[in-house]
Amino acid sequence: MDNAITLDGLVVDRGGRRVLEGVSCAVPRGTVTGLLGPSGSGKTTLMRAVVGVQTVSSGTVTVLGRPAGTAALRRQVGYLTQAPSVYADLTVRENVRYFAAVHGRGRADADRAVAEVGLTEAAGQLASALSGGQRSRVSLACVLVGQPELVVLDEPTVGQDPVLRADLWARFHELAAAGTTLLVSSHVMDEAARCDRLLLIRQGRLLADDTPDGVRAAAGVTDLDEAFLRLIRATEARAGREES
Ligand SMILES: Nc1ncnc2c1ncn2[C@@H]1O[C@H](COP(=O)(O)OP(=O)(O)OP(=O)(O)O)[C@@H](O)[C@H]1O
Repeated sequence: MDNAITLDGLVVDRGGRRVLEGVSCAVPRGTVTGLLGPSGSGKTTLMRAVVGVQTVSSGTVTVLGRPAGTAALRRQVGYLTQAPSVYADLTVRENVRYFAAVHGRGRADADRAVAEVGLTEAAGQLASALSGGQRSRVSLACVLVGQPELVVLDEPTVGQDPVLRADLWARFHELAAAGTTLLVSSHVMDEAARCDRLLLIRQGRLLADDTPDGVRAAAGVTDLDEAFLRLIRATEARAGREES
């Protein structure tokens, strides 16, 4: 299978603590892959390593066939951080048109990206006058307007209303169907069910790398939340046996 991302034995230390403990996995091209795990499990750190902004202690991260962070990848990889990065003194439309221009896209592309995140009606408003959820969507539009081959989204739907969340997930799948690869973090299990594949991470270790159905089958339950719990318990029981 053609992979957009391959991690091999990725170890990351932050603030003198090991936060990724040798993660190996792959993200196939043209999929929506969910990165799921509780707060502090290492999702953002893993994404930072994929984008190439995280110092790694050992292991390799290969993105679109090149080492993560390579200059050639800059225009091919889009990254939405948890903190929206928009210009407060520009309108929604101006923000997205600016990022469109940076990526060699036109005004029509910018307006389409604004519509895709449900902000057409707010297009003329200054970013400083938006709610946090709206600002986050402007940031998302700024990422998508560049039409990157790989889109890395850190909790893109936090604080969004359910209808909008459903629309955004539908858009993610349209992009994947057109060949884009999306790595999307979340700690909400109902979003996990919407993914083609799941990476389940806890305390810096990968617990599962499978489809949602594969995760359910491995745990022997239909509810993904319960499946995740069972995988955690099984992993802890195994670790306990190895220690004794
Ligand atoms: N700048 C930093 N310096 C030192 N340690 C950090 C730093 N940022 C995060 N960490 C630690 O790294 C670990 C993993 O954090 P990370 O942000 O990757 O988790 P996460 O799964 O994305 O959490 P959340 O869902 O809350 O965003 C945590 O223990 C956190 O305290």
